[in-house]
Amino acid sequence: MSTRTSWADLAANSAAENTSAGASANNGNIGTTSAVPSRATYVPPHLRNRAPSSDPPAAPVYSGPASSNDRQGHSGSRWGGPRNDYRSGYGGGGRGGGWGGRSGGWGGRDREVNPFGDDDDTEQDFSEQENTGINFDAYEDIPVETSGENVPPPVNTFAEIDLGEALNQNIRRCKYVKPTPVQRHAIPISLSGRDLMACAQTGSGKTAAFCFPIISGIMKMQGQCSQRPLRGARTVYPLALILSPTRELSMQIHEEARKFSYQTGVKVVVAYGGAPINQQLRELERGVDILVATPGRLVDLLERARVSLQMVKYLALDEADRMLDMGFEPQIRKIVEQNDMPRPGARQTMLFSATFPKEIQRLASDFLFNYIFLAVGRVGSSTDLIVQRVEFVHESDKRSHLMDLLHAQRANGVQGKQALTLVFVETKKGADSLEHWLCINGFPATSIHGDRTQQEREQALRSFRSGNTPILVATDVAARGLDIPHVAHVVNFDLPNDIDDYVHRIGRTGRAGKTGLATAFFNEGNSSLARALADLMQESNQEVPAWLSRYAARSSYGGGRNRRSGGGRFGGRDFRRDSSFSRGNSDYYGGGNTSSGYGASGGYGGYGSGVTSAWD
Ligand SMILES: Nc1ncnc2c1ncn2[C@@H]1O[C@H](COP(=O)(O)OP(=O)(O)OP(=O)(O)O)[C@@H](O)[C@H]1O
Repeated sequence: MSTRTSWADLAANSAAENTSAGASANNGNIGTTSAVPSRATYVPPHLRNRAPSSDPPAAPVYSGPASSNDRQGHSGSRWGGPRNDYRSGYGGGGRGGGWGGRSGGWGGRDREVNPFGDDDDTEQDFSEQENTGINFDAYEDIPVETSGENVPPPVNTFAEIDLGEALNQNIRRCKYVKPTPVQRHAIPISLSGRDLMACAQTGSGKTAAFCFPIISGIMKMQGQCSQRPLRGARTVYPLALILSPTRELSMQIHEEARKFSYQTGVKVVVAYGGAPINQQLRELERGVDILVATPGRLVDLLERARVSLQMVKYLALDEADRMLDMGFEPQIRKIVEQNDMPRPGARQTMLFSATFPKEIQRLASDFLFNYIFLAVGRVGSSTDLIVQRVEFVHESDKRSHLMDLLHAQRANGVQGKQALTLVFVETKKGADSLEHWLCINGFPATSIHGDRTQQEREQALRSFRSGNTPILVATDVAARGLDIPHVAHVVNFDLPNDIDDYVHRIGRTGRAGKTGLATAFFNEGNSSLARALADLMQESNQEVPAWLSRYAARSSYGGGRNRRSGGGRFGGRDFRRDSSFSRGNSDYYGGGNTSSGYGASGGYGGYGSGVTSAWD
């Protein structure tokens, strides 16, 4: 593999990629594809064709998971039915008839696409799994706290957990040698059937923590031959629903879940907006056990009666605090409470995030039954793996300052190794404009935000991920959940208003035991964030500049921190422990179910016997 060291090369590469992708996949107005990529081929954001064609474009329609499967030559049914080699007790593929909505695709025994193959796509540079040698020891001495009744003990190894042989094999294929701290605690809790609200730092393996118990549980159900009801011939009945706030995150969870489910007989399908619904409907009709979705598209599918939630046994909300904040809450309530989904207690609910403001915890308790609260690391803290810097930069100096950072990065040789830089800005216009400015100045950049078409968003992400365009300018659409290896530097060109958003943004680096750098540009406009930012940095053992401390001392508590549980001591973060929440309101202890047993044990105010605390 050649190492690119020149910015000009990188810019040319990026331009070529943007151009050819646009020409082939977008039917766009890019016109010609230059054989010799040059800066001239860069298409500024304002000249791009933003309207997706109303006609079905030439193949590939879009580059989501389905089309990458198609690249393997598996057109149509891509699934070979369950294997019969589960560990005894797993039912051995008892997926007899009678599963409504399971028609098509399951009859044949054609081979399931191997998601571990190196055939993933053209993005070879960074695509290989690199989980060997990951320094998860970095997470070993972080505090872990659980609260709730009868908390199952954590495990130290995957071997201690009865996940099923096919899933264990996939864990080995992923090169996960041992569980991360959140996995050590969350997996046994979920396997024991308990509801869970889990808070763990960015990049610490939460996806697997909710996927493994779901997949394992469905594998066990496969032997039980229960019937899915027949509502409409084309209605499908997933057994698990995983909701996430962004399309790209849903795609990523789908990819991960597909890897974990390989040859388990568990089928995972994704549905998200901005992509053709017919393709997703076809995919659903081939059968679905786990549906990964964004809320908007799922509501659409429910309204069309193409999906029923009647059989859902597992509900997972990733980025749960975001899913329950003002923007999403009505949709989530509609999905969870106003459809045919089983009530709390009749389903298992798992909520995961790196941040969990107290009033969101309170809202979330409506969806839970007798749940366990798990916090790995301080709730809403950033990981110590990320070196955080804050620089005072006037608005008018931001661009030149960014250029200095990028030049310094190159001089340090970081870019020579194709390290990636993610630059967060406040607005979609701001993202377009900064991307344009970077490109005309010879910095290979692309952008992702809500005004770009889904094709453009996916293309931008692929190009960034592969290292072909090592600078990605993004709005908050890329702030949460995205797991992009080799992001060495996150720049908060515009700081967010809420400290939790900052935590998620910087969490795009320093993942899975690796270190990372986060630089924030601060000026008078960010005063309201000063105190929360200074506190967060201090908590994460970062050097807080004296000028920021002065700002912090002057400012009131803004930036979302005032929404938090306050109190510095780790462990007091389960909102049920706050007497103002617990007094006289037993609802919170049972997720709205008065028979939870918490009331009988005298409530939660006194840290009853169900409260455990451990420092791992
Ligand atoms: N047990 C493990 N061993 C090695 N690597 C792991 C393990 N579990 C997860 N990983 C890897 O760690 C990375 C981060 O995991 P994941 O994306 O699930 O983090 P997260 O906690 O959900 O982060 P975020 O809060 O940003 O959503 C992924 O690349 C994943 O493959």
